[in-house]
Amino acid sequence: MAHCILRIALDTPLNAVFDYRWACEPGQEPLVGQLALVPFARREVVGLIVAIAQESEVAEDKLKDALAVRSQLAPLSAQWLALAGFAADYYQRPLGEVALPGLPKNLRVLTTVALDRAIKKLGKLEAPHDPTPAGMPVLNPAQQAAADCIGSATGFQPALLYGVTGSGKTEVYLQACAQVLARDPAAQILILVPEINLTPQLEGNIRARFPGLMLATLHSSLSEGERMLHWLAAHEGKARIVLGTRLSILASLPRLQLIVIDEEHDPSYKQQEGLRYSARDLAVWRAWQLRIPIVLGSATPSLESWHHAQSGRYRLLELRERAVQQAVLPTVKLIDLERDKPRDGLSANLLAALRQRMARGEQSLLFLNRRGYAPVICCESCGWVSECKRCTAHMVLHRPEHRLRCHHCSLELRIPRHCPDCGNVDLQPVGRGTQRIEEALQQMFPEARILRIDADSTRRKGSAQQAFDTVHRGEVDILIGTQMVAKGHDFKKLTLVGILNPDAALFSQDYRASERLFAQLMQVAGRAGRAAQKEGGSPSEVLIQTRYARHPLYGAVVAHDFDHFASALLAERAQADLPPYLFQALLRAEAAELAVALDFLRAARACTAHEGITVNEPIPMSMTRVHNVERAQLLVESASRPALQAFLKEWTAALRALKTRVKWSLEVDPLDI
Ligand SMILES: Nc1ncnc2c1ncn2[C@@H]1O[C@H](COP(=O)(O)OP(=O)(O)OP(=O)(O)O)[C@@H](O)[C@H]1O
Ligand SMILES: [Zn+2]
Repeated sequence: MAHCILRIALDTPLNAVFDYRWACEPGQEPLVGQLALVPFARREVVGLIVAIAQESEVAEDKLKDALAVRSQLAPLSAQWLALAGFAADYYQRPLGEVALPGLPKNLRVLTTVALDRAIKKLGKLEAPHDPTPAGMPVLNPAQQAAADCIGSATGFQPALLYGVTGSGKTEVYLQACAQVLARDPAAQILILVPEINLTPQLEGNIRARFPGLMLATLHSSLSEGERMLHWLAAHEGKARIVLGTRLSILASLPRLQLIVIDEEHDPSYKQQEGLRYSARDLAVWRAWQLRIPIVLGSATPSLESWHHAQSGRYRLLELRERAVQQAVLPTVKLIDLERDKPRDGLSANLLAALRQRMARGEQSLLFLNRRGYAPVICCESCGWVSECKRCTAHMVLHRPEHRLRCHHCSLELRIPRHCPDCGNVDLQPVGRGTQRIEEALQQMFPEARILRIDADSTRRKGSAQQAFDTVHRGEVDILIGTQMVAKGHDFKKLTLVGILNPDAALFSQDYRASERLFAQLMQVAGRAGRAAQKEGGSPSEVLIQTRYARHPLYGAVVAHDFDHFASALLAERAQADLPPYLFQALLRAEAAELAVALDFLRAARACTAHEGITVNEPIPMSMTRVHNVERAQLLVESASRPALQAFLKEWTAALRALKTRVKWSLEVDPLDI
């Protein structure tokens, strides 16, 4: 029997592939892209075959045998391997750490029971492939033009679909999909949404539109069994439309012909731990690699995408009006809190507007991006405040749960009866979270049906969906929510949006804060007035409570003026030499003592110098301590992406050689600095 050498990528931080010997049975040669079970560091693990060779540089007596090759699974394609390879290179991680975690867990376990079961189950599932769409509504001319442009594109053609909230972007995606499917009956389409909570609504729309096609969803709340089955359906080309959150960008899709990124501006497309990738950016690369069209849709595009659209790199498709006839963008008004002094956080103007909606049987939404009852409690006599003993953060009061909670390390404490420092019994909540607003509303509107949607109220699996369904059925008068309710949802009966406490972000040190705040306000405002306005009725309203009513950002929201605001921000960024005109990477270090983390970063800074690359001074992170770990960071910048990439490659190799006990990580294109 002939032996061959399998070169295998493993999920380890070691930046290498590993050689294993394999006895090839004639006619059953292993293939690149297949998975293999191998011994590694006294364990058995599953790895990915990335090459097959005849010889190895490893000494014969050191070479171990692979234990099995998963030949029942069709190999991952060369394109998929190239995608994983690109992500590994770009984000400076070993290939195995990118490729393997992207696969369903059940593929990476020692036994193949789950895989065999999924293959069998999928084999029995009939895969319908009738791409005929059902019940296509007539598009308005702007929608039609956009759908045609996307649907008829061939080759790599990135388009930015810039459509105001409620302009019917979903319908444009669906009709573009129909065109692609009509042209290529075996085509697969990948549709990405930023949040799990947005999948059911879109899933329903897609299923209704393409009843003859198999749809697979991929997101983190699937069971492992479901995830395996859905992944396999995509891998085998049976699932023709794959709808998922950011992780689905690494799905295996052998017949991929179109990628749709909905709400492309959303920060959730960025993975914030482990491999810190941007699913949006990888999607654009994937489309380029496959020479297929991609559409990025948003009412508030990211400045990066907007910049590309302005420079002509992306084609700009615009929807300026709401899709439903007689539905108009809401009137946005600022409530000056210096004049209209709020009661329990709610101004008289906002209360009057809520009362009016109640009387008319319409829904209202109050948006406050802060969960819990109050962000902190304090002692009135000695000034003690509830601080987390493990983090540079306050413990948040959660009154209904009778707890203080740290939102960063999850520490939970009972609410103290008296001040731990001076014994005073008068501890006061300071500031307001969604729970406190809910309580105030219940007292002021005892007859109202009030629902709070935030991470606390939706911990149980399926409860978020239930809550959204209740709103859609019209069984809620006043909805209170965090950013969970702000994006994407098509609430039909909502005519008032109140925005409670947005000012803090105006003065953030993060240069992206205003871009984000603007997007968030436009998005949440866009939940109002999505249905046709009633005959003789008044337009829907958005009321923003602020102490800075003259701030230009609010002026732009009032005017619904994304274009000018974005252009102004871009001009500022160009002048200040910031992204998208500059490329960045962030090296983070974590240690038990801050000095140790900073020392490591200083050593990292010293260990290489490069032309055209600015390596800044290390500084403590703004939230320095989390869960008793001290954190510091160092920002690297360059005007050239290739130069930065070349530098990072050398630098990470040098950093690995430093052999420190400090935990460090590198983030390319960081969003939070
Ligand atoms: N051509 C059309 N004729 C009538 N109604 C339409 C048409 N296109 C879309 N709609 C309706 O318009 C509403 C808004 O559409 P959709 O939710 O796709 O907006 P959107 O652009 O995604 O908005 P957002 O950015 O706020 O998520 C939906 O109720 C949809 O059914
Ligand atoms: Zn904490």
